[in-house]
Amino acid sequence: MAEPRVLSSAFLSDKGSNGAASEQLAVVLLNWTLPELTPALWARAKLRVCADGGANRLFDELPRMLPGVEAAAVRAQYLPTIIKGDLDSIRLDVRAFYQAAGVPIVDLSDDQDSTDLQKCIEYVRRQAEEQSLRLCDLTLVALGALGGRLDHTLSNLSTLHAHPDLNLVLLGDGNLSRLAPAGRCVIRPDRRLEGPTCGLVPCTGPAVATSSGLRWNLDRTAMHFGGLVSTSNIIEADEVAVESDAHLVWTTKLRGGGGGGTHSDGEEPRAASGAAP
Ligand SMILES: Nc1ncnc2c1ncn2[C@@H]1O[C@H](COP(=O)(O)OP(=O)(O)OP(=O)(O)O)[C@@H](O)[C@H]1O
Ligand SMILES: Cc1ncc(C[n+]2csc(CCO)c2C)c(N)n1
Repeated sequence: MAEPRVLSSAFLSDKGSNGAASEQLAVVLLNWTLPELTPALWARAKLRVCADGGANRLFDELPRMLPGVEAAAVRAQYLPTIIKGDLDSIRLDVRAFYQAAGVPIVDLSDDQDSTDLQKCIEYVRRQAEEQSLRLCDLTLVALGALGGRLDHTLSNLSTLHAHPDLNLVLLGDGNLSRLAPAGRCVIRPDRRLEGPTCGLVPCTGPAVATSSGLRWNLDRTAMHFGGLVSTSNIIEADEVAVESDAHLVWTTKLRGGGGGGTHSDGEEPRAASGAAP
């Protein structure tokens, strides 16, 4: 039987990483509130891509995240590898700043059928191929991908399904979401930063799934939109195993630097009732 796919959150922290030299991180900055984790992830990323208006977020929000350092110095230090998209959202002053700093800015406005995120993922995939980097060694984190406009958020979740072979993670507004691809997978959340609440949601249609490591596990359970989907679940082990006949979206609450979610929303769960929530 094929080995289960491992979905690790080690990329969230230096300490969590297994330190393998082969591990590579790429970040794509999107046009929504960036998580507080952005500077830490940026520092470890080999590729830093701004999707169109994501460049505005970098320009405006990074200086606010690093108080005590002059805004101009932060901007000069945090230069992206490239800015890509249809360039209808990047502000003129921001475009002029990065152009003057020598950042390549690529206009893909001819393509009005794919989103700026999709365009940026294609770029990262091509770079990985050119550098003979194995996809299993690469984690691509889309920052500012959840929350805000629902059509954008749904599109970002849809994009997860277009890249089941890629470790693609969406972060935003205090949430982390990634694909639990059809078949078997072992999820290793960083429980210092993630959970306890989580969900396993079939976005593509009906799924039959089995899990362990959750408070309310699935046992050859049929799920579908409009019927049962596993939300408001709780992570109860360091490893969550999932087997499903269809792709699922795995989603966790992200604390401390995940961006958004500053109010209490039941972080400390009550004692198990044994009944489904
Ligand atoms: N409110 C939002 N919530 C979640 N993601 C967003 C939001 N706004 C933008 N994004 C993401 O940032 C990317 C860049 O957004 P931007 O505003 O620059 O362009 P857009 O023209 O609105 O989007 P696109 O051209 O991709 O349809 C989008 O492709 C999307 O993935
Ligand atoms: C059926 C269909 N629906 C919506 C769009 C619009 N659209 C989707 S991605 C994109 C690019 C945005 O940068 C635009 C305009 C389309 N083309 N086809």
